[in-house]
Amino acid sequence: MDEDTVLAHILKPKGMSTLLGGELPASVINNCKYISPLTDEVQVRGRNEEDNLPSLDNAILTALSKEKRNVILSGPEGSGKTTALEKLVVDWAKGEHLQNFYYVFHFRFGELNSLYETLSLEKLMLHHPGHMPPESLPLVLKKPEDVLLVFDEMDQCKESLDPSIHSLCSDPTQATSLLCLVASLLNGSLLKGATCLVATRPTGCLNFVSGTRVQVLGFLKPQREAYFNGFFTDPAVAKKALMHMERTVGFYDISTSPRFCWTVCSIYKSLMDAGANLPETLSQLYVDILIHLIQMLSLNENSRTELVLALGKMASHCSLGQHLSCTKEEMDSFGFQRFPTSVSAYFQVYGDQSDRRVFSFHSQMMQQFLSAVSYFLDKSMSEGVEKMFKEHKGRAKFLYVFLSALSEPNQRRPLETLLGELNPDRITDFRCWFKSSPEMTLKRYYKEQLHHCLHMLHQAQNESLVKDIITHPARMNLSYGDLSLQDCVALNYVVKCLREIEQLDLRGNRMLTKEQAEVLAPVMSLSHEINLTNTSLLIEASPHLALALSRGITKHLSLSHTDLRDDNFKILSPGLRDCNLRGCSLTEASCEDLVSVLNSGASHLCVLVMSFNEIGDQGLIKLCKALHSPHCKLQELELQGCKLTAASMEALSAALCSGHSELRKVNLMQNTVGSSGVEALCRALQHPLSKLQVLNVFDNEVTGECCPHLMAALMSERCSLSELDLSVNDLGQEGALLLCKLPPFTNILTRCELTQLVFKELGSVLSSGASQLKTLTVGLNDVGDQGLKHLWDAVAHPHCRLEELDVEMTGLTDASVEDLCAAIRASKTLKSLELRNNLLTDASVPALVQVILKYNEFSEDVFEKLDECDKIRY
Ligand SMILES: Nc1ncnc2c1ncn2[C@@H]1O[C@H](COP(=O)(O)OP(=O)(O)OP(=O)(O)O)[C@@H](O)[C@H]1O
Repeated sequence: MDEDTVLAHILKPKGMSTLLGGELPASVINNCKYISPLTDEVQVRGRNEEDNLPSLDNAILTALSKEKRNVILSGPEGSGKTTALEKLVVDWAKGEHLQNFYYVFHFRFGELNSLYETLSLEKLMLHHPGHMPPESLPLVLKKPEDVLLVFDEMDQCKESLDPSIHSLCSDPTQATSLLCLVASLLNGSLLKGATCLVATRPTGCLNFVSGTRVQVLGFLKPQREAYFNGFFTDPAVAKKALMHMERTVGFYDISTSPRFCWTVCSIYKSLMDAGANLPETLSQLYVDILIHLIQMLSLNENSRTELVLALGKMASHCSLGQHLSCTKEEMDSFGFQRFPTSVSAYFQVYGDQSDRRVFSFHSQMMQQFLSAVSYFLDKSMSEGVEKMFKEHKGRAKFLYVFLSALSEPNQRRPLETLLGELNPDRITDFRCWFKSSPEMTLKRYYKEQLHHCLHMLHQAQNESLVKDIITHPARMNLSYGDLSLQDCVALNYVVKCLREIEQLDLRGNRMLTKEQAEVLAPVMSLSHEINLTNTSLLIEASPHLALALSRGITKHLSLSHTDLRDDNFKILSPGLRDCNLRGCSLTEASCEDLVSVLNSGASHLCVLVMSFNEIGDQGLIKLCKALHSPHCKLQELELQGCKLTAASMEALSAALCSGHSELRKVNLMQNTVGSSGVEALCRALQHPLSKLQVLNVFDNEVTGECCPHLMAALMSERCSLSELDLSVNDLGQEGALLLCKLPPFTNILTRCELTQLVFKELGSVLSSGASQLKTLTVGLNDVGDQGLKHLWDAVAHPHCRLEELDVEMTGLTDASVEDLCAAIRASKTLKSLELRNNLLTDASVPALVQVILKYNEFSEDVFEKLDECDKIRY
């Protein structure tokens, strides 16, 4: 077998190029149109890393240079496997690579399968056209390591190649089934030492075969661009066509298929030549393709309809039975006898002998489109669209969207002019189902179904249908994390029809890529709220989000835990709205950007959460500069866990007193501002220009030292504070005693090591008549029943105004229950009492239930009923 024979065999055109099948690989190679597809590694790395991606050719060559037995090439239909293998063999024959192999055999499994029932390795090598002279055979068998066997179309084998279910052979002269022969070669029992390179669509048949696996991805945008430039001679036309494809179908997985690119280019060319509009959706594209194919045949309307119905029957047969191909007999049963010459446009045909031929759709997408058209074309009574969907469940993702498109008069009209009117009953039936089914889907918030519904609406291209189906509650939240690019396109269409939505919820989206952000930009600007929590926002995506924010209606943006970082924040900052930036890996550097936003005069930023970003004192000092600006509208600032100390509190205090600060609420939880920090803030608290109402210094190493200053500040007439959280600070008895005397503002003193004496003081202040205090939180102070007794007495006192009391984990036992119940009964104001995590036992429950029910003003009769109810145990 010499190189020239191989070249002549491979490069000899077999069959002809067709719209759906593609340009023949031999012609692609001969005419130097070959563009190396990509391997799927990009999927793992992320679509934005398209530079320096591994090409399929390199990946195969690398795998062959390492692997001494099997290399398995796997990729979807039309992804370029056959073409890549043929190119590889041609290049070998030309001496360009793989010269360590002296013999290379290239087989198509589908073709072999239709030719032979049984055969031996010898026969395979000698009798297959274009291969080897008999005298070379002993040499081949003697030096198997010089041999590369290439098997394409392995998906055509109907059974698994699991070696345990075949009786493997080792004798090259032994005739056996083709499947067993290939399994023996792959397993190494036959021609041990030879290398096998096999290609298959993703089927399970090669699951048990060991070897290096290479995934074929096909063409991404740069390869598509090269392809279009090669297809259209005029670069301007190529550009126009490519841009149209990218906008209308470039987001579907199928657009990575070189075969699909060929089909799209071919149909665009024919439409452009005819001066017609290019299709706007996937469904419209397939309508144009089918029209083109039908018009190529000179058939009358009846025959066209018959042909499409036959195609539909075959499509359903393949989809329902999960068959990749059909026999001649099956084809006849679908009604193809009448159209012997028309089928090559739709199918790949394997085998020369007519009775052993098998037929397989070139394109699964076309197969589903034909199922949809023939469903509506069928004039018989339908058994209901639901039944059909049940039968096809999980196997025909695009059937629904094609049906949805074809149910629209505008979209099906071009087909009806060729095939006659589609069945109106079936269309109405589908429409009813479509209108009722999304309602349920949307109510239940099933992500996949919701996305599916969006796709159907996108394909239908009917604005009023969108408004009918997506009614008000659904508009609240139309999205869930992990959107594919095509989900983004569908969502974009639907939201544009609706004009606005409450929330764009992209929580947990693994990452928001540049492409997604570009598509979603209009949705973002039409959303009142955007939630990107826990999403990884790629830096290339930020300009789109920034632009959407600055142009749109968004009022609130959540970016918490997005690992945003300073560089990304810089891009986003100009359009910033009320924003949650919790845990975004921001530093002091971002504060500079924030200052320019807040000072810009155009800023609408009123609420800002910067918690768990290590901005430090220097960051806050910078931020405080903005608070001096009359343009700054900031009212709420959350700075939990930002590594702040007393060093920045002076600046904050000065800003609060500046007269321009609108700040009402500052949360400094879990920093280390200490007593000196609080002392600095006290100056602001009593300043007439400070508007601060809520201050949280939870867990800030505050001690009793600052309590006299706090006392003075809070006693001041100018103090506007109404809520102060001093929890998880060791204030000491003296400090706490001082604070207990404070006038009315919400008091939060959780885990402050408060003593019984402090509780006694608290009790007397509450019952003194001077205290207007409504909320008191003193949880996690282990004062026990004796300490709590002071509070119960106060609660029972007619002067006490408490409405909410939290005594979680204070050492409360059953011994207190009587006093507690008496206090609840006596109080006229108490509405809420938190008793969690105390030492109460079952013994207290009857009394508590009684008092709670009593408190709720149920009558005594209810108690008997409670005893009858198993679910209430007390
Ligand atoms: N690298 C390429 N450069 C240019 N065109 C290509 C390339 N690969 C494939 N094509 C085009 O796509 C068509 C389909 O490709 P090919 O038959 O190689 O795909 P496949 O993965 O083997 O498909 P199937 O799974 O259906 O067998 C080819 O006929 C050709 O027109």
